[in-house]
Amino acid sequence: MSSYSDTDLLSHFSSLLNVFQNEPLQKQQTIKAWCVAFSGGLDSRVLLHLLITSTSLPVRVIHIHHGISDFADDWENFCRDTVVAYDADIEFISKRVAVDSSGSFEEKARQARYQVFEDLLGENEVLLMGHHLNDQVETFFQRLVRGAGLSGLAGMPKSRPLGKGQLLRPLLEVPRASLLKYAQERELSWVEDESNDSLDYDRNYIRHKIAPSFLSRWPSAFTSIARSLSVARQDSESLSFYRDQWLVVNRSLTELNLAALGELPRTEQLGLLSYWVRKRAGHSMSYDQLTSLLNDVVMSQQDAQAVLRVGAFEFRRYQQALYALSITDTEFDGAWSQEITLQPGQVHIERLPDGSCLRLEPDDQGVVFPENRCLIGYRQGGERFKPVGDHHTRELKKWLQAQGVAPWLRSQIPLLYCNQQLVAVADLAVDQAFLCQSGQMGWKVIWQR
Ligand SMILES: Nc1ncnc2c1ncn2[C@@H]1O[C@H](COP(=O)(O)OP(=O)(O)OP(=O)(O)O)[C@@H](O)[C@H]1O
Repeated sequence: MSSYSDTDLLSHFSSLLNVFQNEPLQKQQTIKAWCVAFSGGLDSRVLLHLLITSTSLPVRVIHIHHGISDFADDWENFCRDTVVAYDADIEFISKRVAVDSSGSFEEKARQARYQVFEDLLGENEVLLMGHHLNDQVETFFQRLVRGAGLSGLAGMPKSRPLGKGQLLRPLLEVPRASLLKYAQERELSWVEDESNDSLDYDRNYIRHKIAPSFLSRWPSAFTSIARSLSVARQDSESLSFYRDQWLVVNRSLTELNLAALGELPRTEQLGLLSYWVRKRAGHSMSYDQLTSLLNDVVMSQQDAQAVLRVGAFEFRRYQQALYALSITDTEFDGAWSQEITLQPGQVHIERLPDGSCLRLEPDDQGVVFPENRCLIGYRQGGERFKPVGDHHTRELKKWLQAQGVAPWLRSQIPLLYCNQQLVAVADLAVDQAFLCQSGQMGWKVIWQR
């Protein structure tokens, strides 16, 4: 493993900051402040020192108090004292997060931490984190034994957008030994997390048992593994780029065009399904679940009503589209809603000068939108209306069928009734008797799906 001398590390770090600082950010703006994610451990302690030695920009230091360890208060105090001792104008922020101790609280703590960072990061601010080469390789081993795919195995990115700002990991190519040497030579102090020694945690097991045997056989294994991970990351990002484009062309996130999917080779069908599910449901499917989605739902007869339930999602086919529905969506019972008033929210109604708007007369008292006469509700059955551009009155059920609206979605479309007459089908159609003259002010249903 190639190591960094004290001065090498400092110049590697400064030039990285410089490159990053001069690279255009998302909107070609310059960096306003650096933020440091400071746990008090060795890595972020060295990171903080390197930053303060290298920059003239404002620095904010963020510590997350998880409250899990008995020493959490001591760590917080250590971090505050370290920052104060710099005698510079550095802002110190400590945030407490509540992490319940059930299940994988390591992962929950991690998620809570990133959420705070995301919330705190302002525009043109960059959050620096202390991940180093060993972290990168340990994460790889951890994910390998869990059976991750390419995007999971690909290394952590050196930078990526985070909230309104960016995240940067400037030490990602630096071995931990170099950080230790730097800290010792500068006589920096840091806190040791007592849980780092426990072999109960996978990461510690890899660090203490797997990594040393690897390095004794192949001393530069970590550097070459990291190189492979960065190539894997590039490939995975480029694949995501093309898959995103495919998804944009072939409809939205909630439905997938099966005719277009059918034209692809089977391996790419599986790849795209896996990618789409991850984006839609926020987590991955196992290989067995994916093949079942492809074989039993995607390839099912059009009228088979096949359903696959995974986690909080149901995957269903209707005609040439595959739908991912969050289960709370589908559990709606379709009952008539007595008094869903016309308030902002999922459905709201705006007054606009637009020929496609609704003409709804003021009531006797001159109240323009009398809630007692207009209601938003859901389909009960038997509704009829005369859509704009149509010569006949239509049954809503048949109209929805003709529009290709999937059966389980039909009971979830908000309908606007005025004096018990169906006036608008969400923002999809209005009854022509209620249409405004062009240029007149009218009402428009806005449906935030
Ligand atoms: N409680 C925390 N508060 C602020 N930042 C944190 C916290 N925990 C981790 N980080 C940030 O995440 C990086 C990686 O964290 P990880 O959990 O891998 O290691 P760590 O053992 O906490 O790191 P360190 O040695 O810096 O303490 C840290 O270097 C630091 O920048």
